Amino acid sequence: MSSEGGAAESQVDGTIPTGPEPALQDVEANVEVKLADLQADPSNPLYSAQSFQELNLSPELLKGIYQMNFRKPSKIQEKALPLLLQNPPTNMIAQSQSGTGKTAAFSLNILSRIDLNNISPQALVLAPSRELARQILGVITHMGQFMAGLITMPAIPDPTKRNQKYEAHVLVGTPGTVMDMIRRRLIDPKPMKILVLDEADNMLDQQGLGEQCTRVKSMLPKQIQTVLFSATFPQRVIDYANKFAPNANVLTLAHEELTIEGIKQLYIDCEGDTDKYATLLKFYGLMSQASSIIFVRTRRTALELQQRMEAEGHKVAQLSGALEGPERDRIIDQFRNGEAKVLITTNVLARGIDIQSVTMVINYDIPLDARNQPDPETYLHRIGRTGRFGRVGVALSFVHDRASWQALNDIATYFKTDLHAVDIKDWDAVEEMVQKIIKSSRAGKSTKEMTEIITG
Ligand SMILES: Nc1ncnc2c1ncn2[C@@H]1O[C@H](COP(=O)(O)OP(=O)(O)OP(=O)(O)O)[C@@H](O)[C@H]1O
Repeated sequence: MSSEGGAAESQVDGTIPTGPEPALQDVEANVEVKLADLQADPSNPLYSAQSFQELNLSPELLKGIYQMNFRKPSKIQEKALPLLLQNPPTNMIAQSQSGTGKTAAFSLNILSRIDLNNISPQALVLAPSRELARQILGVITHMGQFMAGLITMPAIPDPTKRNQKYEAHVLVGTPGTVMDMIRRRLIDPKPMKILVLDEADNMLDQQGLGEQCTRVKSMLPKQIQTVLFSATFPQRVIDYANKFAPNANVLTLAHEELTIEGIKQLYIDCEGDTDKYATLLKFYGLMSQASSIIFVRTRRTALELQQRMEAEGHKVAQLSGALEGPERDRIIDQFRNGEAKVLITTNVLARGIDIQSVTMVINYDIPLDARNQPDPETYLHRIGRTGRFGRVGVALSFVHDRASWQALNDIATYFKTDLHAVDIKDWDAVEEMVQKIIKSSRAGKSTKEMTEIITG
């Protein structure tokens, strides 16, 4: 997202000690050249035939977009915006690959529809985690910076603001808090014109969240424009999504189309739990060169892994739902600005988090759903924390027994994707490969060149 824009990224990139590096402005220029190529390729999800000017946006919004360094819309932005902006407003269910700019698509619709003369909540965005809600709020605020008088507010748990009234044009929050605030009459639901569920499949699928979203919606005006966005819409939630957002314009993708070419998917066959940990330690040196996220199954594993790694002198941060809100904010902000380079976390951060410097994602535990079955959607969202908007990244999954191998295999089959095995017996070769990927990612190399690096 925007707060991660050029400056923050350059700063993080500038600290990667991987041998002789191109100058910073060259790195940025390389990334831009590569992006221009990708956006000119009709088969790429970042492609568009039109410019932002042709999308009928206000001059203030165009200024905001260009300030964020956006040159051309992505495919989802180009397709979704005209449908979202038409009058009378129509509901939308839209799907697009991770890191392809869905946030901007729904934010531009919101900002185009706000009446600035009326300081009351007119648009509500719901997200599954406080981190994502804060991030989306940052994008909307950044994008709307030239709209004089625009007020945006977070609606996430905050004990210091328990009785504040939500006097703002746009609210971004988590469903439980929003529900609570509407009930306590701190949020006035009547002026609401737009409801967006980001990560909508997750929001509607999870028992608790789904109920809360439905309740919130039932307290909002009947005629509200309902907008559902996600990279994944598994069949089991489609019916409910259609009820939640009736008569919607629908933009969906087949699941074979969902993987991003720039994310190189690798796996390592470990010989049990001990070997898995030893392998992780081997990767540690490579992981901290850019920024990396290690995903584990439970809060407990996250904490244990952090304690174990720290006891051995490694510097890692850890974030899970077990921590209090302010602590979570502090940790994600440190990771965002590059102060912390390795973050251990659970599925709480699997979705939506946009930090362009993340070059490696490790699935320390293969994602399983509540019934212990392989969870392809979560896998896709987790690996999508790297390879944002045309960048290149590595996703590394650890398997350590038959069950985890089978689960990963099922996930790969579901997406019709090939995973490349990494043989860590030849550590020098692995190290060289990962170094090359990190370096090439910064130099804006093409995905074809990256594939050659991996397949030797
Ligand atoms: N048109 C554009 N030109 C350049 N960069 C863009 C454009 N649109 C979005 N971006 C950038 O792309 C990155 C990814 O965008 P965003 O977070 O909205 O992805 P997403 O599709 O919501 O991904 P996810 O499914 O993981 O939530 C952000 O850093 C954003 O600033």
